[in-house]
Amino acid sequence: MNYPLLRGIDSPADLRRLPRADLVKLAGELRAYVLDTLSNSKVGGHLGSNLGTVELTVALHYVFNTPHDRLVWDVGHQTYPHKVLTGRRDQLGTIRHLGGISGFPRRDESEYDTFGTGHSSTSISAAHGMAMAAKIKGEDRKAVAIIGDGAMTAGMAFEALNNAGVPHGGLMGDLLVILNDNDMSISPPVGALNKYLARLMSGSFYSAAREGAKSVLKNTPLYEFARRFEEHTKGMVVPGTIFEEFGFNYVGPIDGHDLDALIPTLENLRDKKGPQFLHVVTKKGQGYKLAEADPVKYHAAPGKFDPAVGFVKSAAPAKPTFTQIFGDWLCDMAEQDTRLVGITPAMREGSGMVEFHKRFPSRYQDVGIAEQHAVTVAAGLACEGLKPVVAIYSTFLQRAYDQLIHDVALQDLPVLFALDRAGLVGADGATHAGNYDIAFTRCVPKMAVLTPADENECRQALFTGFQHQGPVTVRYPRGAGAGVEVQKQMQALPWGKGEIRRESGQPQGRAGSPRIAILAFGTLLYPALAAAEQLDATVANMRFVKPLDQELVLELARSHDGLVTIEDGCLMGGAGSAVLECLQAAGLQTPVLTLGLPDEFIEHGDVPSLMSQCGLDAAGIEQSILKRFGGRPALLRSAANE
Ligand SMILES: Cc1ncc(C[n+]2csc(CCOP(=O)(O)OP(=O)(O)O)c2C)c(N)n1
Ligand SMILES: CC(=O)[C@@H](O)[C@H](O)COP(=O)(O)O
Ligand SMILES: [Mg+2]
Repeated sequence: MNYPLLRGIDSPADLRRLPRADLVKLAGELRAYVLDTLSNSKVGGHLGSNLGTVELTVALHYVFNTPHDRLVWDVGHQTYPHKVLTGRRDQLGTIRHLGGISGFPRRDESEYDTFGTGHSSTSISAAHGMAMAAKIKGEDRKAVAIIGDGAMTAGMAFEALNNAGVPHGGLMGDLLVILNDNDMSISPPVGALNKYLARLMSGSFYSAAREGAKSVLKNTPLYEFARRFEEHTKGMVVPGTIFEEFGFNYVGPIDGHDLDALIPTLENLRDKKGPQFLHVVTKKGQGYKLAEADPVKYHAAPGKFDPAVGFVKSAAPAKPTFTQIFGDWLCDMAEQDTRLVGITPAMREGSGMVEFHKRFPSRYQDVGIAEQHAVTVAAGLACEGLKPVVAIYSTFLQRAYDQLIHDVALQDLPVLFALDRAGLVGADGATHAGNYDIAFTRCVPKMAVLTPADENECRQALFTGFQHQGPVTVRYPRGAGAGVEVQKQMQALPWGKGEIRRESGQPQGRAGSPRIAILAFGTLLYPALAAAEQLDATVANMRFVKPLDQELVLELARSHDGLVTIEDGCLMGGAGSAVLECLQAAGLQTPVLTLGLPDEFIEHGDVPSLMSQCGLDAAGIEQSILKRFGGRPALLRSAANE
C-alpha cells in the first residue's frame, strides 16, 4: 500500500503547502498508514484514539504554525498521527519498541512534542502556562490543549479551567482548549460530565446561536445551519455552557472528522484573543469498523493483528496474569464478604474488574479518571465499616499520594490498595512505570506493604491484606508470573513474616567462597533462585516490606558473610533500604548488596530486555553478587580442594 501524499510530508510545513482539497485524501492515507503500521507491530499500541484524531491532527497542523504555536496532547496516546506528520513517519513502526520512539509525546523526541504526557488531564494546565509565557514574553504565539472527554473528568482539568479563564495581572492567555469528545474513556465513560456533554450534543449546535460562537462559525457550512437553528430557537433561553461559566468562549459541538468544519472554525478561533473552547465530536476507532463497533476492545492493540480479522485471543491457554488473579480473588472475596466494595479510577478492563462489575454492580464503583477522589471515597466507605479495595496502577496512585497519607493512613483506615503494573511496565515506558510505590508507601506510618512473589502468593496476599485492620498495599507486576498453581482456598500469610526458600551449603567465613543470603521482595524471587543455584546461596522470600521480618533479616545477617536484597522497585528508599535500616539499628556490620531499579527514568521496551539492562535477570543478579562478594571461581577452587 503506498501513500503518495503522505510520502511527501516530512513536516507540517509540507502539509501546509498542500492544496486544501488534498487534505481529505491525506487524512485517508494517514489513517490507513497508522492502522497498517500498528497491525504489523509486535509490541502493539494505542489504536482507537489514534484513528479518531486523524482529521483533527491534520487540521491543527494545517491551521496553526507548529511548532511555533504549541499543541499539548492530553494523555498523548492519540499522537501517532501527530508523530507521522511531524517528521517521524518512517519511525512509526518502532513506536514503543526498545530504542524506538515513545508511544507518548516527548520533548526530547521532537520540538513538535511541546509537553510530555502519559498521565491524563495535564494538558490545559501546561498549555495555560505556555499561553501566559507568550503574554509575559510578548510573543505572538498560540497554545492549544487537546483533551478527551475521559481526561476531562479529572479534577486537575477543572483546576486548570478555573484558573485559565480569568485574567492574571491584566493578562489573558490566548489559550484554545479543544475537547475531543468521543463519548469514550478506556471503558464507557462515567459521571455527570458525560451526561452533560451528551446534552450539549443533543442540543446540536445550540451554542452557535450565541454571538461569540456565530462569528467563529462564519464561512463554515455550520454557519447557515446555526442561523436557521437560531431562528428556530428564537426566544429560547440558551443556557451558558459550563465552559463559558469558566470564562471561555465556547464553540461547538462540531464534527471532528469534517475538515470543512474543522479548518475554518480553527482559523477563526486562532485569530481570536483570550480563552477559547472548541467542543469537537469524534468517534473512537473512526474509519476501522471493528474498532468503531467495540472501542473498549480496540483501545489498544496487544500485538500484531490482521485488520480484516481484528484482535483474536491466542489459542494456547496462557498463564493467568496477575490482573486475572486479582479479578478472580475480588469476586471470590466479594462472595464471602458483603462489606467489600471495588473501586477503579477508569481502568475497569486494565485492572481486571469486568467480571466483578457484572456480578456485583452495587459494590462496584468506576469514579472516572479521578484517582484522588477514588482514594478518599474509599476512606469514606471505610469510615462506615465497609471494606474498600482500590484497584489502581502503581503509577496512577502517584496522583493520589496526599489522599493516601492524609485521608487513609493518618486515620488508620482499612483500605486495600491493589497495585497492578508495579515495577517496569515495558512498552508504555517511563511515564507508566510502577517503580516508586515501595519507597513512597513504606515511609508512611500505619501503611503495610506486601510484595507477593507469584500468582498463588498474590491471591493469598490480597486475602491477607483484606483481613488487615489498617491501610495496606499489595503490589504485583503487569502480565503473568512464574506459573505456579493457584490454591483456591484463601488463607492468610503469617503477618510480617518471610520464608526461607533455599539454604546455602557454604560454610560461613571461608575465605574466597562466601556464604551469601539473597532477600527477594516480590516476583524477582524466581531469577534470584536461579542465580542462587549457581552461587549456592541462601534465598529468602520476604513477602513483606512493611512490617519487615526483622527477626529473619538479623538471623540471616548473623549466619551469612553477606546479604543481597532484590526488588523490582527503585533502590532509593525501597526494600533494600529497609534492610539496611534494620541492620544499622541492630548494630550489625554484615555487608549488603542492594539490587533494584537505578536512580533514573527507564524508557520503553520489552520487560525482559529492560530487566537485563538493569541487571535484574538471573545472569545479572549472579554477576553482581560475584562482583561484590567474589565467589564461584573460589567455590570451584574450594570444591577441587575437598
Ligand atoms: C492519571 C491517569 N489515569 C488513568 C490513565 C489511563 N488512561 C489512559 S487513556 C484513558 C482514557 C482517556 O479517555 P479520553 O481522554 O476520553 O481519551 P480517548 O481514549 O477517548 O481518546 C485512561 C483512563 C492515565 N493515562 N492517566
Ligand atoms: C494511555 C494509558 O495510560 C493506558 O491506555 C495505558 O497505556 C494502559 O496500560 P496497560 O496496557 O498496562 O493496561
Ligand atoms: Mg474519549
